[in-house]
Order: sequence, then structure tokens, then C-alpha cells
Amino acid sequence: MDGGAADGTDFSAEFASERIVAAGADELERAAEAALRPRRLDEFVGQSVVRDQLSLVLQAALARGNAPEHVLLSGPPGLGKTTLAMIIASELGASLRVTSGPAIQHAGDLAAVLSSLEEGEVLFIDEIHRLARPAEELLYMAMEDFRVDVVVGKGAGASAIPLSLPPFTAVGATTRAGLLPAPLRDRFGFTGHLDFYSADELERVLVRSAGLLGVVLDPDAASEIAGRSRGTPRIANRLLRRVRDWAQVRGDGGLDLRAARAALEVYEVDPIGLDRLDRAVLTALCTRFAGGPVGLATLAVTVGEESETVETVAEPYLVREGLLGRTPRGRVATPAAWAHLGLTPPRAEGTLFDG
Ligand SMILES: Nc1ncnc2c1ncn2[C@@H]1O[C@H](COP(=O)(O)OP(=O)(O)OP(=O)(O)O)[C@@H](O)[C@H]1O
Repeated sequence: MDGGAADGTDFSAEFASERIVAAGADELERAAEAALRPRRLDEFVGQSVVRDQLSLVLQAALARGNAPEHVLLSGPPGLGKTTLAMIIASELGASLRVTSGPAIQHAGDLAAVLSSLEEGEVLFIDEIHRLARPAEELLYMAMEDFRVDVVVGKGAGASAIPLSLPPFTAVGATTRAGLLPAPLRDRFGFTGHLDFYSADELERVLVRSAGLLGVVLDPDAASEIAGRSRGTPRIANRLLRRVRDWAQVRGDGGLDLRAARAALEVYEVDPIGLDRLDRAVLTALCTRFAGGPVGLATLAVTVGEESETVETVAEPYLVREGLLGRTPRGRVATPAAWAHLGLTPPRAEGTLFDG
């Protein structure tokens, strides 16, 4: 995953993969997730707008007996893009081919995948914003004209042989829709943007997952875990597995409120989903710098982290939750940050004699 925050929004999980509240997942976790994936659109919780729109696109295509238009799914990691791609294929009764931007090094790699597609297949390209330029250009042509030029030979003797492709549906997923070049974006007939889930939706995700894991989750435990899951089903499912561990090893096996709170305390995930690093940043900002403004580099040194880690791992969620502000003069703690830490902000100068 990429690291920078060129557009001010960063969904990177590069540094975050070991955190319990990381939005990204490693291979091992993806295997655990597979069992919890909804298989049909009506099992997919939340995202009602995208779900409804997608359902229309798919039903219309099925009724016409055509492959549907290409679909672009955008949004932060862990919100269900891969799951939706799998659902699209299964709703269409089509098989799914999976690849990703980073896996395609050369245009030839993509040409090989495209030329082996069968009619109606769904081609899922994860992290599509990371495709190399020549592959991207090949993809435009394939998506628009169902054709690729296969280059035979090398140098001056090379020639391009046009090869027509059967109709297929490309499903692209990206965490950074803004990074997609317009010509590529324009080739998608339908774009769905996934947003963070409400606590209520996450509770439904958790209850469903608990059922699949064969455990009973008390409603107040579901609500407790949902509140700490940062709007992200992947995090909710991960916390659920940790609570299940706690209940099995230290509790009586029941997934109740006590087990949820105790387990999440062990993993240092606080009631609004902040972890140790998030809290260290906020605490330093409030107690060492009187709430700021303070420069990123100084703040990072104070918590013993790289600036990039603080910026890409901790800050996006703190900003999203309205706990930290990024100003031209540096980082500032908001009144909500002081309140969350149970601290009283120093009285601002000029308000001393107010009232
Ligand atoms: N709407 C949903 N309902 C139920 N479970 C969901 C939903 N969305 C995601 N999940 C679960 O969350 C986990 C992560 O989802 P998924 O892999 O689809 O996310 P993603 O957006 O593709 O993430 P990434 O960009 O990191 O690949 C999966 O286990 C999936 O089952």
C-alpha cells in the first residue's frame, strides 16, 4: 500500500499492519476473513445507496443477458470492496478473476490475463490506481473496445496483432479514486463510493459474524465492540475474534459486555477506538504543548515515532473524529480531545476577563 497523503486523505496501512485497529489486513487475516464474507448482495450490511444502485445495474444486465458495465469501487481499506467484487460475480453467476495493480508489472502481464478471459467473466483489479502506465493504456482499450494488441517480436521487427476479447466486466477497487487518471475513470460505467459504517451497521456485521463463528454475542457487547471499530467492518471482525479469545481463555466462554471491555482493555483499544499511538499523540499535544499548535516533526519526536507514521497512521482517524486539527501553524488539539482525555484545556488568553 502506498504511504503519502498527496490529497490530504490517506488510507494507507503500510505502517499500520501490526496494529489491532489497522484498516489493512495481511495474508493470514485475509484467510480468516474469507469465512465471514457475505456472498450475496442482500447479506451485505449497510452502504444502502451503493447496494441499491449496484443491484439495479446487475439486475438490468441479467435481464438483458449482457455483461454489465464496468464497476469502480472506491473507499478506505476494510469497508468491503473485495467483498462486493465477489458478490458481483456471484450475483451474475460468473466466475471471478482476481489481480491487482502492483501484481501487474508489464503490459504483457495484463494482456495475458485479458486474453484468457472467458465470456461474461468478472475481472477484479484491486489497487487499480497502482497499475503501470502502459498496462493502464492497454486496459482502456480492452474495456472500451474489448480488444488488445498483442505485441509480437522485439525492436524494429515488432508488430502488434489485434486480438478481440469476449465481453467481460472489469471491477476496479481503489483507496485513492483521486489518483486515477480521468481516461481510466471514465471507462467505468458505474462508480460506487464506500463510506465508513455507522455503529448500528457495525453491530449488524458483528452479530452476523458471530453467528458464522458459532458464538453468541450479547447485544451490549456488540454495541461496545462496534463503538471501538472505527467505522470499519474489518476492524469490527478482528476485535470480535480477540473478544472471543478472551472469553475462551479468561472468561466463561460468553461474549458479554464484561468480556468485550476486558479484552479490548488488554489490546489497549479505548472506548472510541483509539489505540496506544493515537492516545500518545493526543496526550503529548495536550500535556506537553498545551494543545498546540506544534509542528508534526516535534510531535513525532515526543512520542518516539517517525513523522510519517504519526501523519499516516494516527492522524487520519484523529482528524476524522474531530480530535486533532491540522493548521498551517501546526497540529492542534480540539476541545473534544481534551474532553476525551479527561483534561482541562488552559484558559485562552483574552478570555481571562470574559464574563
Ligand atoms: N458490508 C459488509 N457486511 C458484512 N461484512 C463486511 C462488509 N464489508 C466488509 N465486510 C467484512 O470485512 C472484511 C474486509 O472486507 P474487504 O476485504 O471486502 O475490504 P476491502 O475494502 O476490499 O479492503 P482492502 O482495500 O484492504 O482490500 C471481510 O471479512 C468482509 O467480510
